[in-house]
Amino acid sequence: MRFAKGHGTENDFVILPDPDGALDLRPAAVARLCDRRAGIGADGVLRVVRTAALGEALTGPAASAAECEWFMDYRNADGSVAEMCGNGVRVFARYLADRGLVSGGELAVGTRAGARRVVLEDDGDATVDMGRPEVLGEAEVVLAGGPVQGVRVDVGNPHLACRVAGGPAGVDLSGRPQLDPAQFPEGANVEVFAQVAPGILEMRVNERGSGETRSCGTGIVAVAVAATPPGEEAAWRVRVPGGECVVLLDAEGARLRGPAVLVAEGEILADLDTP
Ligand SMILES: N[C@@H](CCC[C@H](N)C(=O)O)C(=O)O
Repeated sequence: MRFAKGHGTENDFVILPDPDGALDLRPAAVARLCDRRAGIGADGVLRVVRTAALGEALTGPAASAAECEWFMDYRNADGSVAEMCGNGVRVFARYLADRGLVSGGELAVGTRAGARRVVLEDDGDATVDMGRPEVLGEAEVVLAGGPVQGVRVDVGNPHLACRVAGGPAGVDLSGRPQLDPAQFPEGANVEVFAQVAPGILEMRVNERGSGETRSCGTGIVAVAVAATPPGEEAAWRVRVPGGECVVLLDAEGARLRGPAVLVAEGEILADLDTP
């Protein structure tokens, strides 16, 4: 089986081409691929499958994905499925263009959160239309250092964006964040952030299904939304441990711009279904 490896602000992915949907990708196989010692190592897997070949009903928020030729089947490092990945969708688009699977620098990618339009910029960045994030109110998370308050933001996937007075650097993000299951029945990605200069935010993240990562595109959008007064337009630069992205918020929704890098390709030799 062929694979490629890519990242967006060091949020890294194993890319699995499966155009005809022949692959039965089990959670244990994803976890093995993402293992940084026994596998290739990644925060998640991007299965590249034709929407027409997808063995999955596209209903609810995913319905608009049916119009896209290609579908990003995103899996977290623990094998769980996620609706959307803001860094992954840029890398996914770069992969399709690089392999000649799409023509031109603009395309729509199907995701479980719906279709996402991506523009591949000349400088290697990609800009993705992230839809309309929804603010769902306040909530608390218990981190290793104690309880922290945040704002629930739906970016297609669930987030709790927590502004922290001392900045994100000193926050202990180890361990699994404790969330109220009544508010987060599907779990959530937890961001800690602070504004460090006019128009500039700093953020760290503990991702659902992957633990602390060096970036999270949907999380970057979530903190930009949490930092912006309701109804206002804004442009934010968001710094994460793995680099920086730009978020534009206006009446149309959110756009996310950042790098989309392919670093390697190769062949998987292990039998992923054998423990
Ligand atoms: N790293 C991603 C988000 C991946 C999915 C997330 N862990 C979830 O379970 O919702 C991003 O760049 O947005």
